[in-house]
Amino acid sequence: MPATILDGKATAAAIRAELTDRVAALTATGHRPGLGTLLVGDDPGSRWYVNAKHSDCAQVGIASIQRELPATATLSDVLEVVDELNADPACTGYIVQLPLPRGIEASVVLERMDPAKDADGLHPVNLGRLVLNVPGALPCTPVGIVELLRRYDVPIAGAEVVVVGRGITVGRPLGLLLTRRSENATVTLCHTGTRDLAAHLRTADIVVAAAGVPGLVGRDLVKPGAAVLDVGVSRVDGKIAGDVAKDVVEVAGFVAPNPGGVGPMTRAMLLQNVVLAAEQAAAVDVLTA
Ligand SMILES: Nc1nc(=O)c2c([nH]1)NC[C@@H]1CN(c3ccc(C(=O)N[C@@H](CCC(=O)O)C(=O)O)cc3)C=[N+]21
Repeated sequence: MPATILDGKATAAAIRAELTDRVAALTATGHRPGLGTLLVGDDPGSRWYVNAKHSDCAQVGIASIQRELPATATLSDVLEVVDELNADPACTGYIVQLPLPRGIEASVVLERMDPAKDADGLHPVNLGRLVLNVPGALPCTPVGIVELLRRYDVPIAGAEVVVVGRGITVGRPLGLLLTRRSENATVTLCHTGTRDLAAHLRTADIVVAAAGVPGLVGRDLVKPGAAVLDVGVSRVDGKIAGDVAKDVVEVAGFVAPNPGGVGPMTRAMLLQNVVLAAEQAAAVDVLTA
């Protein structure tokens, strides 16, 4: 029996529908959420992602604030826009699209953001809160992965999870999220220095491939019935290629394909972060009125 497809596109659409009512309630009390984006440079892929995020916002009633700078922008140009978004009351949450052009240090830019407006959950304060397991904005892709597994009833508690890739947006925070008591998975974080990746993969109940190496996870490396989520993004002949070989569906129990799996969930969790931040800001307003 081929794997059940973890359909991120359909799941994200369901989540957007759920968020629409919450956005309407906020808007009715004068707290309409607004997502800001800052795009630096003209990479067509980055532009596509940013445009997709704004069309998602339009669908659920979140206002859009779109800022752009040329690839020649300096760090101080970027910080100036960050300061403006921090100060703009219509912008309840925002993201700085990554990667930034060479020479502009992402960590310096992220550090300048107001953590209360950090829609990506990538501000050092929010990543610190994740480590400490106290409330804060959570990174969109890791939360999207957990949400996708939950909605398909893939067991997480007690599962052996192998994450391939230790990046700051996916692998490392995902390990932190899945090992919380509320998720209770056992996580092995593999990377380019892992001695025997195949041996780790073969034991996994859940595989999250976020290495950016096309075809890295082949069917011979997957335990029958395992859940395999493809988060790899590479471009091969102009098309998006994931880390997971197509024939993995023949042995896996669940497959989140790429495209159509985790990507749309990332965008849905971004909207969720914006709505949560706006709800928190509205609650503070009530308390201080
Ligand atoms: N500050 C920041 N936050 C991010 O969250 C962020 C970022 N920078 N830089 C780039 C990565 C990548 N990322 C994706 C979002 C959506 C899809 C997505 O929706 N993909 C669709 C369509 C893919 C296609 O057809 O091109 C899919 O997988 O079905 C993919 C990838 C967010 N990122």
